[in-house]
Amino acid sequence: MADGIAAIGECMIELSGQTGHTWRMGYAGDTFNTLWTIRALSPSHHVDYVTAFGNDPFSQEQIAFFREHDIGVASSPVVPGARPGLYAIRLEGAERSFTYWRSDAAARQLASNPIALAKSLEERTLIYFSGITLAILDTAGRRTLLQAIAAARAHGCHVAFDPNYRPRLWPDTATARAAIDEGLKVADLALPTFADEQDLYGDASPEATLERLERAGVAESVVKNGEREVVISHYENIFAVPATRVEAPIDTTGAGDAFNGAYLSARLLGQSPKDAARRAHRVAAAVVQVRGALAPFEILRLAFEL
Ligand SMILES: O=C(O)C(=O)C[C@H](O)[C@H](O)COP(=O)(O)O
Repeated sequence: MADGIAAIGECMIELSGQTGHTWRMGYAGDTFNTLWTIRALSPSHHVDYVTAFGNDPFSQEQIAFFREHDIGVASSPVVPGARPGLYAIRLEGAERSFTYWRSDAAARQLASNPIALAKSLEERTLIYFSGITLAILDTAGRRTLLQAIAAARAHGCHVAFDPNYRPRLWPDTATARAAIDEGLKVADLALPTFADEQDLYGDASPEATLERLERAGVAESVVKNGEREVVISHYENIFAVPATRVEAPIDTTGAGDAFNGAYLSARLLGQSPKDAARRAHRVAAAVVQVRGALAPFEILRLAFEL
């Protein structure tokens, strides 16, 4: 599928919107959240989520949910006896914190069948993955994944990467840094969040992050910084694009992921990095006004002005 887009990673069961002991169940995971936004905003493209599933009812319901929203699963394996991971969102005001139950999730096996993985990534126009995708794999799995992405890229596919550093998922910072540096080597476009880069690399400013990514050979980088402006470098041109102000955010979960999805969708439509960032800010602003990581397609489309 030459117009196909693939995102690779883990989609968990999500618990959000707590009222007492009652929670709302949904699905989310950084790369899935981005693909969801792309699905909403790039209707002419075929999209697949590349992962591994269990054979339990929760995995089956998850696949059905994807299908309902026209999201395919390519050649993602089904692992007997495995099941999806789970996370819960707690809010302090609108600021989110996550608790995870994911250490034995099926998605950890997404690279255990190299042939299936390579097939899932064949003939793509865009592949998207993140530092979380790398963090859930063991060393051999990471190697398999990066080789498969590099092979797809050698056939002309564009690769976008969000380093999305989650300290809890890594044994130590040196391992995280080494793996994320490898991720950057196969990326045409990087979409990091400044706070993560500051944590992991000690960058002094978003501009310092841009410079480091340029030195790493990434052609286009967008550094997100919460409700502040993003800074962009595109073949050595630098821009800043102010964020859309939100008076009363409800839940900031998934804002960065939605930004990435909208930015990529606008770039696929041939828009400039600056215009893409303006639209992406509006979409991120819409996502912080809903609970959980995924906003309904209509809300995303309205914000994007599709
Ligand atoms: O942490 C993980 O592993 C997840 O994938 C859960 C969340 O859905 C995303 O992390 C949300 O990401 P933000 O856009 O940074 O709010």
